[in-house]
Amino acid sequence: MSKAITIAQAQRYDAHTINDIGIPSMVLMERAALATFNNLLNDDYDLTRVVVVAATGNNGGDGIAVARLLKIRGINVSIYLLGNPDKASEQTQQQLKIARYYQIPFTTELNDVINATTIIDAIFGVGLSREVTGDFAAAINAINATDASTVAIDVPSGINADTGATLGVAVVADSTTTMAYNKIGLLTVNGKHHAGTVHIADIGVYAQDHVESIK
Ligand SMILES: NC(=O)C1=CN([C@@H]2O[C@H](COP(=O)(O)OP(=O)(O)OC[C@H]3O[C@@H](n4cnc5c(N)ncnc54)[C@H](O)[C@@H]3O)[C@@H](O)[C@H]2O)[C@@H](O)CC1
Ligand SMILES: [K+]
Repeated sequence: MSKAITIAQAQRYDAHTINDIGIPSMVLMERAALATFNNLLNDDYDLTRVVVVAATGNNGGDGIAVARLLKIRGINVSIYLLGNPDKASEQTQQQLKIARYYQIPFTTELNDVINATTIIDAIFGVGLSREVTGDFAAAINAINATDASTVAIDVPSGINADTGATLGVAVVADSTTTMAYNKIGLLTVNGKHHAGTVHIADIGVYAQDHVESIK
């Protein structure tokens, strides 16, 4: 799994897996969350106070699922949510509902982000489509100003996964768990600087179906 893909390929492979093969989107999200969670534990981050900074796309849903996996382990975790939850993607709305069931605290204080020992960046992934401004930019600036370790999900938020360019402002992560394949933008100088150590997670999304190997 050493190849790197574009945003369009990532979106096409995801859609094929969900719509043609029939693996539900939530299953992929759970696998993405579990892979991120396992890397978080294996890399030995200080999990004394974890804050997941999530927006309302599917990247945010991955992060909210990670918060639940941490909470079930007894780890002190809270969620800083950006954007309007009523407009969240279907999967992310479901993850928010599950997070409420598990009574994961939501914080609106950037200070809680600043005082975290480890931050999970689940703001934007391959769906980033424009310059980052407003509350999103303020959160990313706060993440970058702390001493906390930062773990990005799929793509460091604010980085264009095709070009590696910073769209306004972007998270500087210690590590990034990226889904299915590396992204070509993360191989650029700027992309590498923002992604840190890249872990590639097998979530069941492939460029080829491998049907021949199971005959
Ligand atoms: N499609 C799938 O089934 C899977 C998706 N996964 C995750 O989902 C991500 C892609 O999810 P999405 O396609 O929902 O995209 P994202 O969650 O990356 O972001 C899209 C959302 O952000 C908004 N947005 C884009 N740029 C913005 C900006 N500059 N300021 C404010 N809002 C902005 C868009 O309007 C949209 O609501 C992947 O990177 C990955 O983390 C994984 O869960 C695996 C499976
Ligand atoms: K991210």
